[in-house]
Amino acid sequence: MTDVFRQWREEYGPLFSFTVGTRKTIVLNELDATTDLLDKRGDIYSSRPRLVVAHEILSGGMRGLSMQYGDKWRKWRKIQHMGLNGRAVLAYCDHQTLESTVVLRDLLQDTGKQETSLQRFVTSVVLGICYGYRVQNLEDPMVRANYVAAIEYQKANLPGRYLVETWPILLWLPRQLQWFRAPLEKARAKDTNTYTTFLRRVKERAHAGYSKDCMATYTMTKGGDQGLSEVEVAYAVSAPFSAGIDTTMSTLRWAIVCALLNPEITKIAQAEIDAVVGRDRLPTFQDEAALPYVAAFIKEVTRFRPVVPLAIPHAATRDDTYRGYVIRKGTVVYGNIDALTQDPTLFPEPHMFSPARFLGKDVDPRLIDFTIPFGFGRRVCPGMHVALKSTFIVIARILWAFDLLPGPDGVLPDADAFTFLGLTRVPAPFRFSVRARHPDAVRVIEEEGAEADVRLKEWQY
Ligand code: HEM
Repeated sequence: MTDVFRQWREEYGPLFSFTVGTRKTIVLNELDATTDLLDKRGDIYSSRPRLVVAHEILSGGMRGLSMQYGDKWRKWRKIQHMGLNGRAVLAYCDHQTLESTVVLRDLLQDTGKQETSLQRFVTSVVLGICYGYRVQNLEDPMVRANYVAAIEYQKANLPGRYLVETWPILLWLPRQLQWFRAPLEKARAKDTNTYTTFLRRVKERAHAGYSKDCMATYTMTKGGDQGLSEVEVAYAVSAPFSAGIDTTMSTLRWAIVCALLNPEITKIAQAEIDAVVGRDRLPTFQDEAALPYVAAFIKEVTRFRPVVPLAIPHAATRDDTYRGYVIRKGTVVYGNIDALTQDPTLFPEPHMFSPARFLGKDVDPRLIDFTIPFGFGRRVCPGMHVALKSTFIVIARILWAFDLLPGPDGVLPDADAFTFLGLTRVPAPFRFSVRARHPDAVRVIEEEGAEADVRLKEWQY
């Protein structure tokens, strides 16, 4: 769809609309219009389009990502905020730091499982946030159960798969005649069991005197559950799993692609890291503020190849007018991240990978807090702080330790080759290899790796 939208933008201008069946859709391809509607008129444009199958039947209306705007969503969102706001995420830095050390050791040992190692890192960080739980390998039953649920949700969202999505009138049939319903309800029962089991496990451990700061424990204290039922809380606490894994993983992959394709830029980042960190230890979060070029590198990765290029569509909850357009209640509104991040008036030469565009005194004030890749207004990604922290610690450490090289076939990745995992744009599979930049890197990774093995036991149960 990104390509079609790009073509229509060229033909019809920065704001265009189309209708499918009875549903009108508007696409915003310009930052000012996106800010005017999705941010400034957030009281109107913060809902989601109706999803009969994925949201109502499969999820019993409990997945906040696709929830309509209103009180129930506000309570769900408060749980995300409690666990993921800028201060709360500091509690996860220790876990992220230790897990990233394990990634470096995996890369150093060159087990040929770079992807698996990064995927385990991202998954462990997310389950640490949800349940204070460490993932040692991706075969973990807790991980598998969560993946099954996330994939079912993605499949239920595939356009054209269910007639009832286009014809919700079919819900008026007697339940036993709704042929599509039974497998979805079976899957829902399984998901509900998965999520409540995880939540109860955390409760049992907390009562036994053992708990890590995580979203599950936050909901157990100070009225954190806000009167929601156990099942609703269990769904809310599980939300980072479906929203936070593919997105962060894809960002890390694109960062590696950008580093491989731009060796001169990578060297500038490495020189900055060397000057601040030296050779006797790995970079830490304490170094973050002293590494502006690395921060700009990461921002530029999220701009150059935003991983959720069309964001998640919003929907209007009442009639409105804008620049002569009449926008009816129920209209679907896309903030086209892909178009905004490639807009040459905001980003000159947008096809160039250039971290420097985020540095210096002359940066456009609209880009100082650059959050476009994380969506808009009241629905902006609540996980952005944690996603950026995960990306920082892994990328800063990889650049400190290694020179990145093409894989054994000598082929560099292609920045224009990608596929989609649900809503997430991921680079086409590519291979890379690493070479330690100095002997100290090997020593430090081994020493800090041994320490991490011991410390990470705190998150295992
Ligand atoms: C680089 C990684 C990530 C990117 C680029 C990203 C991007 C996005 C975008 C574009 C949206 C839609 C915003 C809108 O509707 O306007 C979104 C929503 C969301 N994201 Fe992220 N995300 C990332 C990582 C994460 C992580 C790590 C978590 C959780 C730990 C997370 C949790 C969520 C949730 C729960 C929503 C739904 C919010 C709502 O509907 O109110 N995301 N994200």
